[in-house]
Formats: sequence, structure tokens, C-alpha cells
Amino acid sequence: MTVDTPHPVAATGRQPTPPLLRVEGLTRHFMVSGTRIDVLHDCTFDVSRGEVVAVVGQSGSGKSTLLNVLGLLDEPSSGAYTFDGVDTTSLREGRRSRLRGDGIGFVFQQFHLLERRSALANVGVPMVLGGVPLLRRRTRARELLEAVGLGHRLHSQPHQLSGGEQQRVALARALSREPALVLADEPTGALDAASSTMIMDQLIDQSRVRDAAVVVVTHDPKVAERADRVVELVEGRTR
Ligand SMILES: Nc1ncnc2c1ncn2[C@@H]1O[C@H](COP(=O)(O)OP(=O)(O)OP(=O)(O)O)[C@@H](O)[C@H]1O
Repeated sequence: MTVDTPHPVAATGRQPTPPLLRVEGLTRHFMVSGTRIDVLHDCTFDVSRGEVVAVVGQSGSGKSTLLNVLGLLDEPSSGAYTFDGVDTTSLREGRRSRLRGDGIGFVFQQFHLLERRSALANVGVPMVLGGVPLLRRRTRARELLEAVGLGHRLHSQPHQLSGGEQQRVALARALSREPALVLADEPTGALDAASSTMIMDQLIDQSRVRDAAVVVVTHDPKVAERADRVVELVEGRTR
């Protein structure tokens, strides 16, 4: 007797979901004083919703350059980058920045919070840009700060918070518009072990609970080992 393995689509009745982001043959070079510097070469990979991917590689291998392209802050020199079904290659700036604001949240090593503004106000910034009404904004910012354990520091300004607390504010800000993709560039680089664990817990939670895709650039093996998958950059090439 032969047993047929059911076709995945027939078995579930659903089409497989395409990846949230797809990078194909992507290159990026810069011209400096008439000299061409090739940074990324023929990078190809994809990331699906619900996945946490760590991007690792030696200093200068092109990790931040790649993250800038994924975040629609920069454009590839050649190749394709498709985000949420949109080929981003020929997008005009207005559409590109709407796609970025609606779909992508950023966390950086150096927090980049507004000084002299409260944690609540900082978390509200992307929602101001997204046209979210004031009351909704304040409620959501409070909920997000409570979720990262800062419900008691809503009115504190960045200089009144520790590094770990500032990064939690930055993370709450990144999540304020419920982005499909969270990009984090060395999010734990300036933090101690306990704060690093907390930030990674929150990032992983985004993928598990909200089905977001998370891409984390890191030098820290402990961070990389918590990812579902690792993309290694070696002299600008993905492995
Ligand atoms: N705007 C630019 N103009 C010229 N060269 C650039 C530019 N941006 C990046 N580079 C070069 O690209 C290379 C890769 O830089 P990138 O910051 O992406 O590396 P990285 O892997 O993130 O490094 P690190 O781990 O040290 O942060 C470096 O040699 C850098 O000097």
C-alpha cells in the first residue's frame, strides 16, 4: 500500500504566505572622491512574518548598510528589494517614506531619543507622524511603556533613565505603529547582560505574539543564538 503525502496547500486549504521581505542579488556601492567602494555584493535572502533573523559579520562587512536598505532609508545600487509585496526599487520618496512609517520600526544602539521630552512623548513621535489622534496616542504610548516595564516612568526624560530603560523606551517607540518589520541595529550593544536579555525577550515576543518579522544586527553571540536563523555577511556577501 502506498500512502500519499498530502500537498501542503491541499492539506491546509491555504496558500503558503510569501515572505515579508525578499532581497535578490542586491548590491550597494558608494563613490568616494571618484573611487567606487563596493560594500554589498549579490545579497540574497528572505524573511517571513514571525521570524527572528540575526545578521552577523565582522566590522565593516556591510551589516548597517544592509539594514539601511531593508529599512528603506537607502536604496540598493542594483538588485531587488521587495517589502510586503511591494517592489521598492522604483518607488518615489513619498511612497517610500509612507511604507517605512507604516510598516517598519527601528531600534538603534544609541537609542536616539528626544532629550527634554518624556518617555510618553518619545513613544508618541511615530504616531504623531502617522496622524494618530492625541488621546489614542497617549493611551497606546502608556500601554507600550507598561508592557516594557516602565509604567512607573512615563514622565521621565531620557537623562533620568538608565541605558537599559532608555532602550526600552526606544523599543516601545519602534512598536507604536505595530510595524510588520522591526529592524534593530546592535540594540544590546550599549547594555548590560540583564538589559540585553530583556530587550531580546521583547523583540522575540513581537515575532511570536504579533507575527512581526524581526531583523537584528549583532556582534553578540548570545543575541544571535536566540534568533530563528542567522544570515552571515562576509565581505558584503550573504551566507
Ligand atoms: N555613505 C558611505 N560612503 C562611503 N562608504 C561607506 C558609506 N557607508 C558605509 N560605507 C563603508 O561600507 C563599509 C561597511 O560599513 P557598515 O557600517 O555597513 O559595516 P558594519 O558591518 O555595520 O560595521 P560595524 O560592525 O563596524 O558597525 C565600511 O567600509 C564603510 O566605510
